Amino acid sequence: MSKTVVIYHSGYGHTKVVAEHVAAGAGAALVAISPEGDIGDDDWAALDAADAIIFGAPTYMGSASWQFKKFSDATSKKWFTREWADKVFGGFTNSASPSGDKQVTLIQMQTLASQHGGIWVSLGLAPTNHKAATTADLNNLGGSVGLLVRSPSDASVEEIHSGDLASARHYGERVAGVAARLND
Ligand SMILES: Cc1cc2nc3c(=O)[nH]c(=O)nc-3n(C[C@H](O)[C@H](O)[C@H](O)COP(=O)(O)O)c2cc1C
Repeated sequence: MSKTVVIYHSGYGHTKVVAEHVAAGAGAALVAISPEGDIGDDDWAALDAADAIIFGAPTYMGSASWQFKKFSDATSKKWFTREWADKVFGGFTNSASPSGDKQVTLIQMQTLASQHGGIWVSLGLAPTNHKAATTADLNNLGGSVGLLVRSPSDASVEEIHSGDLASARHYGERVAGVAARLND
């Protein structure tokens, strides 16, 4: 069975809930980036051993949180040695607005994966965008590069839309499934 790690930052808990759903779908281990933007030695070892790595961060001011960016820059040590080349990668972001410039964060993650020589996995769900669509539908935000989630600015962590959380589980399963096909 392939090994998948979901590595994420969450300032206020919403992205953490999404990460848990992605990890549940993938059968993945979870690694949280600290409020200081750091992870431990065991976490680095888990990432090195993973077949698939899924990045997660909230979108703050139009890109990933600075803690995720600090982690990204720290992965340059892996880049130097090509340690993560040919791993499978995916990414997700969560923010308050339907768009909210989430796409910038996903492209940031896709670029990071590509710098490492990774194999990026798209969301793999058609958008649900007809008149009767609701937030309970899969991919109601219409993403394609990776997973998009919306947490309205006044929503508690318990109020993330059911369609987004179902999409999160689907995406985790998809990324882990691709890794399994390539590695098992
Ligand atoms: C500093 C900051 C900047 C933010 N910038 C954006 C943004 O650019 N677009 C957006 O849609 N939401 C933005 N938000 C809202 C957050 O993305 C949203 O509250 C998200 O659920 C936070 O996730 P977290 O609880 O995991 O930290 C911002 C929030 C903060 C605190």
